[in-house]
Amino acid sequence: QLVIGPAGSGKSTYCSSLYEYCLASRRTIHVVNLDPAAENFDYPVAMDIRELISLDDVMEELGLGPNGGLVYCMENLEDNLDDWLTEELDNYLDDDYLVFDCPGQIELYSHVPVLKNFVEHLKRKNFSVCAVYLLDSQFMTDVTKFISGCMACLSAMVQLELPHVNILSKMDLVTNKKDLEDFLDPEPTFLLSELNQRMGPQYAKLNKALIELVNNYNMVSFIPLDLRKEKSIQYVLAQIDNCIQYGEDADVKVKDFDPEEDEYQLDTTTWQSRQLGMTMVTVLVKANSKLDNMNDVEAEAESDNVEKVECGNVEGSDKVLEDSS
Ligand SMILES: Nc1nc2c(ncn2[C@@H]2O[C@H](COP(=O)(O)OP(=O)(O)OP(=O)(O)O)[C@@H](O)[C@H]2O)c(=O)[nH]1
Repeated sequence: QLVIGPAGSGKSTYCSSLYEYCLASRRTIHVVNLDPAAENFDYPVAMDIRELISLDDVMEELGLGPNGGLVYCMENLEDNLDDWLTEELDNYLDDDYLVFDCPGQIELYSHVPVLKNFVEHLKRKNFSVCAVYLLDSQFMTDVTKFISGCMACLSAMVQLELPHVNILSKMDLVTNKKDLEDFLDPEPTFLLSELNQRMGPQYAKLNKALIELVNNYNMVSFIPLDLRKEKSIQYVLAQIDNCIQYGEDADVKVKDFDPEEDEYQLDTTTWQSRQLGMTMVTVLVKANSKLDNMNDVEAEAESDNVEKVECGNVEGSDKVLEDSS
């Protein structure tokens, strides 16, 4: 997992909660710090970019500011992909699961090619990589912020060319979940009329184009994550596992697969079989189903959860399967 997203969106907190969750479910993950400015960690740091270069040193020695210093550090990482990173990665085996906690500077996901080259390096080392993009739910207060969040997310998707799971973080802070429903399962006509109301008439054409982009390609959808709830973490992790087809070679254990006790796993397995051969998968579920997931709604709702599966291949992502089963 490459955990990315704007500063303060909750990436490090997500990494430490995921670590705790995996520890409790006896699954091993290794969390890597890729932020040269990070100081405190709530997870054991498996690899640390600061062993290569730290922001403090760069700012002091080169007289750079925090943003320029950060870009310098990341470019230094890029220069050391074949040396430092390769040596560090050699400590891990084929099945090892690494989670990279990235810095929050948005330019790293939009136009600076460092992370793209980092990902290419991981792929050359045979890692299956999934980008996990976190967006703060507190940010989603109106349609303009929704669209700008989508565009930031989309630019990371286009730049990194990776399977993406987009997460709406800090759901524990959302008091009225209904306020978010419009953005979890966006209705294009609603979005357009809201956008037109908030912006001057000269933007009408642009608004229409933006909504069409979000709607036609269904590329950006967000899964709400409430770190207080184990099921919520489990759900997000299952989506990511599906994206990278993690564990597809593992033998199915009968005790792990009791549909009556655990319909959630049945659902996940169904997904895995549907997604074979796809390189980019976005799962869209009904907004209320996502919120239900947050509220630990019973698994029978899950059979109705799946509204659409959008799947794209390397050439494009224009095939939408309506799935009513
Ligand atoms: N209530 C709540 N607070 C959260 C959650 N996740 C993160 N926070 C808080 O949000 C702030 C930022 O969280 P971080 O995990 O440091 O965010 P980050 O994306 O790693 O930040 P940068 O490293 O600066 O990019 C901290 O004060 C966290 O305690 C969450 O799920 N719920």
